[in-house]
Amino acid sequence: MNLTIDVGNTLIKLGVFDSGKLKLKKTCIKKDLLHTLAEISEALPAIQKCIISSVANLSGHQLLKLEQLFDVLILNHQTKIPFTNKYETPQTLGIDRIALVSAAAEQYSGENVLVIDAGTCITYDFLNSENEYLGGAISPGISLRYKALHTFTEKLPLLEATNPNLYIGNNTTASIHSGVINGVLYEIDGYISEYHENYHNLTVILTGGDVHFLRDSIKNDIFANSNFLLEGLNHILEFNKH
Ligand SMILES: Nc1ncnc2c1ncn2[C@@H]1O[C@H](COP(=O)(O)OP(=O)(O)O)[C@@H](O)[C@H]1O
Ligand SMILES: CC(C)(COP(=O)(O)O)[C@@H](O)C(=O)NCCC(=O)O
Ligand SMILES: [K+]
Repeated sequence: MNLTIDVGNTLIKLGVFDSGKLKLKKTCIKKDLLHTLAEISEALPAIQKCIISSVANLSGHQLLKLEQLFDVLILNHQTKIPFTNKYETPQTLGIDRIALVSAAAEQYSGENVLVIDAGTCITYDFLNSENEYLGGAISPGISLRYKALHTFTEKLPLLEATNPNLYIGNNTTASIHSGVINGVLYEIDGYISEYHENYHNLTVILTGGDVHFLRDSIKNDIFANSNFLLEGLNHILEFNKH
């Protein structure tokens, strides 16, 4: 049994895999990590190996505790990965993006794959049919857009993400919801269309904390998979056992 841990800028996601199948998934905030780890190791004592990817910093104490509980692989830019990385600055590529592209390489080998992760940021990652990672894009996520409108203006309120009924917002609230949510949807559909024009047989994966919010409103065909990053981490862990 493997424990996979994805430390994002907002939430930590933890998944336990047994023979490639996700058996348990938990989500927590950074300060609850040790408590959540204790719960998992008590419930599933058969876990031996653990892989962690982090784009945010954990404390030395948290890492030490993790290493006391499990045999830990900390994903970094030197770790063996199942694709060719053609990013111009591979040493600055987000560790989470490495995990997402590894899932694409493992599950959609020989295909052109665009992975869209809607979390704190929205990341776009493209793996071509030759198993080469070319890069993608980083834009502000839904929550970040609402917060930015409120923080950097005098008059705009902070709103909870809500699906707009119309693209023409006829008051302040409706205008913000349309600007944020429809803006994200137009952005995502725009990127997918651009990739489709340039690459045939394109598979598009949508993942991240906002996947449920977006999946039904995207016009293009996509596969929604909330566990894609954790699956990628599990692939990397297995890949590094040999
Ligand atoms: N319980 C929650 N707490 C915080 N954010 C949530 C929650 N449920 C959904 N979200 C949304 O999910 C996003 C975080 O998604 P996630 O993929 O976990 O991000 P990250 O990997 O960057 O931490 C938030 O920006 C927010 O829009
Ligand atoms: C773009 C990110 C902040 C996304 O983080 P997330 O939304 O998953 O919390 C992360 O992948 C990162 O720190 N990237 C480094 C820069 C790069 O990928 O080129
Ligand atoms: K992301």
